[in-house]
Amino acid sequence: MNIAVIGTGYVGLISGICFAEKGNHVICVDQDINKITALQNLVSPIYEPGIEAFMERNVQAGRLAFSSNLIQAVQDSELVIIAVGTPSLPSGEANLQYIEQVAAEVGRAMNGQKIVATKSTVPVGTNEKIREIIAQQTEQPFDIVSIPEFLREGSAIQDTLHPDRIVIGLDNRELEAVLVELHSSFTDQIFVTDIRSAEMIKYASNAFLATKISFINEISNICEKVGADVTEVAIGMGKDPRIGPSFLNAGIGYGGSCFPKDTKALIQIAGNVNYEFQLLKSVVEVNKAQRYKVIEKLKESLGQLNNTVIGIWGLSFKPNTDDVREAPSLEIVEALISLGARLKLYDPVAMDKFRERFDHPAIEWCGNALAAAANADAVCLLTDWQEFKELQLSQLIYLMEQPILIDGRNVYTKEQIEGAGLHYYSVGRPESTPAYRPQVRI
Ligand SMILES: NC(=O)C1=CN([C@@H]2O[C@H](COP(=O)(O)OP(=O)(O)OC[C@H]3O[C@@H](n4cnc5c(N)ncnc54)[C@H](O)[C@@H]3O)[C@@H](O)[C@H]2O)C=CC1
Ligand SMILES: O=C(O)[C@H]1O[C@H](OP(=O)(O)OP(=O)(O)OC[C@H]2O[C@@H](n3ccc(=O)[nH]c3=O)[C@H](O)[C@@H]2O)[C@H](O)[C@@H](O)[C@@H]1O
Repeated sequence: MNIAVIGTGYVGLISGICFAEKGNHVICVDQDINKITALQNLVSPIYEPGIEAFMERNVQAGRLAFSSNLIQAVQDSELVIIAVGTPSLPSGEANLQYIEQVAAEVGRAMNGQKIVATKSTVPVGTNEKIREIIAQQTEQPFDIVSIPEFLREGSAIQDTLHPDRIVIGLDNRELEAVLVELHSSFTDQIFVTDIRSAEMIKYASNAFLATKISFINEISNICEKVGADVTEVAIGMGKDPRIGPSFLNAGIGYGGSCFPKDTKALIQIAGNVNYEFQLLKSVVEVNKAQRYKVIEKLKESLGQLNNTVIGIWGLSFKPNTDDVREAPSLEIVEALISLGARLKLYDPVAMDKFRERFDHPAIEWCGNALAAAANADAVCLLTDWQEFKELQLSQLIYLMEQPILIDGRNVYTKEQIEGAGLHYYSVGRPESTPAYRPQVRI
């Protein structure tokens, strides 16, 4: 199929590459000329393991191209995929200005029958609005479908090539066969539903995952007070298939471009129909408070933070990405500076993106994890990058002013900590070894 993808952020670029990988002809469009120039030179504007090899292979095979000419791309395609951003407005509501602008441009470009699919995360009813906007611009026949995206940053290509499920929302049953056929090389788990339900599935899924994280973070806070170990609790809970083991890692709360934005948007979607989504409001509040637990632990171990030197390991909102949108690190770094601390920051890939958003004379930018720990009064691990897991922690006592390690992601095992001579604080795990720990695993 000939496909135009509008927007080359994570979703547009990865889905464009993956549709090309499956033999379709794809043209990815963006209004950002710098992004298009970089992509035409096979340089990815996003950090995603393996992405450039995939891009190169498909461009060389003539299946993938990049352009800033939306009109041409739409006219050459049967399927137009909208994948532009839907960031939060100050109210929390989704900002639909990019969606609406693209819908109007697509409408003006139409030269024949098209399917217009939305992959951006949009509030219920938005696809119907897109239909109206396009219809105002053209007499050409077209259909609207909702195909929400479930990829995760850091594993985006594999998530797209091997998804758990694909959801297709449509109101013209004649499209079902063609869209199922298009997606059948990715998975046979294709769920076809109506458009409004498809739009809601996306928000409900993200809100549910965010709820799981806030739930385990609250359990971790109780574990700290009663002497239980949240990692053991999560393993035990996850053995129940009704609960499942994933998204039960306690830490410093969720961040990123989607969970914070989509939870707030769903609260607003509910509010607009006079429904107060109390549970989700609590999920958001718990998440905000969880970020500050790191600072509480620093205060507990150092007393006050004025004039202390704190090393920070990890700035991206999760590993394997350079994305710092809504990263817990941003809030934690700003709070520590306001408390008078001097900071030594290190992240394997996200330092440039972090610096574009926040810089301060109290920050020293470091070339590796050990440099960030050198002469520090404490180190806080904020992102669970693999390279931090592999560090020899015993080196820290020789480097640091005070050997205090606050592990915000429960990265280290008891075995790694034992003998390293550190004052080690993690999330929801006892500071001392419990008297009895069963070794039997099921
Ligand atoms: N980032 C992620 O992991 C996921 C994002 N989503 C959703 O997908 C949507 C897109 O997210 P991202 O890819 O992160 O967005 P992004 O904000 O990184 O990229 C959007 C791109 O659209 C381009 N754009 C905006 N207006 C345009 C126009 N009129 N014409 C051409 N290009 C235009 C921008 O220049 C930008 O490059 C959002 O609704 C998001 O919630 C869904 C699943 C995963
Ligand atoms: O709509 C979206 O944009 C995407 O949002 C998330 O993907 P992503 O934000 O890339 O990352 P996740 O792996 O879900 O992690 C989100 C945050 O939760 C945190 N997290 C995750 C899991 C966990 O157990 N504990 C935890 O604190 C991570 O550290 C990270 O800050 C969803 O997992 C995707 O399915 C969805 O498509």
